[in-house]
Amino acid sequence: MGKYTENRPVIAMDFAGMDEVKSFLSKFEIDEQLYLKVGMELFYAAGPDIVKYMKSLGHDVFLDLKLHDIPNTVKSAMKVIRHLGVDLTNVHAAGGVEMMSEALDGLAGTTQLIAVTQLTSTSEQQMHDFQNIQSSLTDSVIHYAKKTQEAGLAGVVCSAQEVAMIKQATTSEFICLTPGIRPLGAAVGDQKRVMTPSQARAIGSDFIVVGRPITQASEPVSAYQKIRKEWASL
Ligand SMILES: O=C(O)c1cc(=O)[nH]c(=O)n1[C@@H]1O[C@H](COP(=O)(O)O)[C@@H](O)[C@H]1O
Repeated sequence: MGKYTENRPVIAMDFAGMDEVKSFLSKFEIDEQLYLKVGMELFYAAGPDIVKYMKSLGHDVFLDLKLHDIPNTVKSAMKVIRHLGVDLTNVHAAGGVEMMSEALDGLAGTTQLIAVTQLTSTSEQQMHDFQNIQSSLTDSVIHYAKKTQEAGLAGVVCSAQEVAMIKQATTSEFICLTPGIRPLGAAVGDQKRVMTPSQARAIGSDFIVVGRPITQASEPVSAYQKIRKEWASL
């Protein structure tokens, strides 16, 4: 277990707006503190108010906007994000070391920052054909992880399949947040590099992000509790 290992699965709140969020959260006990991820769909629909609402209920928030632009623009955006009071946010490592360190500057120490390496929806074949990167996918992820560390960020977003090698190439404290988590038998959908919650824990992931297996379940609370138990049981 790493220094920053989080015992709650982070729930990807990929909903269309505030009403859907309220309806989902109302299913949980009022005092259950969750770790929620606000992604592009929800943030573009509901704006900063959605973050304020979640924080007012006592939840932790990962703002997943995957910034990727010129260094100055990303820094300016981070100066705005730092006032939202989120616990974690991200950029794309492909934006470069200068962009990542400017992002860090913009946050001024208020929020932990991590960088996406290769999306969990990308296969090695797609990376070769589309991005024209001819190394193995693992090598590409490790390359981005090292550059992310060089820029001074706290860690990366990767698939659980790469965690052991990233920790080896960086440090055991370098955060590996892993989406692409599927309990046995769950629909994989558009994800390509997947692992189960217990496999992710065993291999050293610090955070798992789980969306549809919870949000689309017929009983979301019991799906969440089951995944939480599997993730935290080792
Ligand atoms: O940064 C992310 O959170 C992210 C990175 C990545 O490589 N893959 C990935 O799936 N995600 C996010 O993690 C969530 C996964 O959702 P499910 O596939 O429904 O479990 C989505 O909200 C994605 O936007």
